[in-house]
Amino acid sequence: MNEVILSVSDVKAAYGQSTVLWGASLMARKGAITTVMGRNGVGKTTLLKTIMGLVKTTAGEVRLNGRNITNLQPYRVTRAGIGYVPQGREIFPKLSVQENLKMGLEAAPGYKARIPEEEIYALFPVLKEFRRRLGGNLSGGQQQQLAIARALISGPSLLLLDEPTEGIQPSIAIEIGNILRRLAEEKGISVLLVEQKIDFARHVTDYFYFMDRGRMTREGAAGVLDFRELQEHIAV
Ligand SMILES: Nc1ncnc2c1ncn2[C@@H]1O[C@H](COP(=O)(O)OP(=O)(O)OP(=O)(O)O)[C@@H](O)[C@H]1O
Repeated sequence: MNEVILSVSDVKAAYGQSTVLWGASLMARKGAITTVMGRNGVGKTTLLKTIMGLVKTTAGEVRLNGRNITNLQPYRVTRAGIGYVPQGREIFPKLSVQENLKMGLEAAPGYKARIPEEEIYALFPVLKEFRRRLGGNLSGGQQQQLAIARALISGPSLLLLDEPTEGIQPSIAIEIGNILRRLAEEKGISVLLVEQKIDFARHVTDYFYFMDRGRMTREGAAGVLDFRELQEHIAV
């Protein structure tokens, strides 16, 4: 099995008095797609935000390539090598595609580096075609591609994605899934995905975790899990 890129160990987190993560643990491996599934509200988004330093942990540890990154400021987490594609994409609607991509550079380790345009546009040809179009005028699928491209600008070793297929038609979701597989297989980028759609998740995932009430309850390689049995567990 590939080396571990990310390890999350017994992480707890709360919003005020309300604890949401009750000792969540997982690992993500190099060049693999790891997916966390679970019902609404079990803490999947909070887990990603905790890894990014956007929500502070009250216990536990997050390590990237062996380095302790627990509770670092988000821009430092980005510079350490994690790209984040948040739920809802958070594209700047009044900025062009090119300008949106530039925003990703601010977090790059060599700040003011040039956008690796050829590489990005080879992965996302539609962004090249629409590079002067406003972010707000793109379709949902195109915005999702832009959000992934923006997160790649900083050259991450790990990409976190929060429900990238939400509100996107199935054929475009398959395209996005294919891009994620290429990133993992051709570029060795590790992916940690939070997803509700089981068909999409099965299409792209190497290793699954199932989350309930703030901790992982099941895990396994994609090929060995019995999804019929798990369906009920993860139904929205
Ligand atoms: N900023 C916040 N302040 C207070 N409570 C919050 C905040 N964000 C999330 N919560 C609560 O924390 C719990 C976990 O939310 P979270 O978004 O992490 O779950 P999720 O599994 O990602 O769900 P979903 O699939 O709906 O996004 C929920 O009960 C939610 O209401």
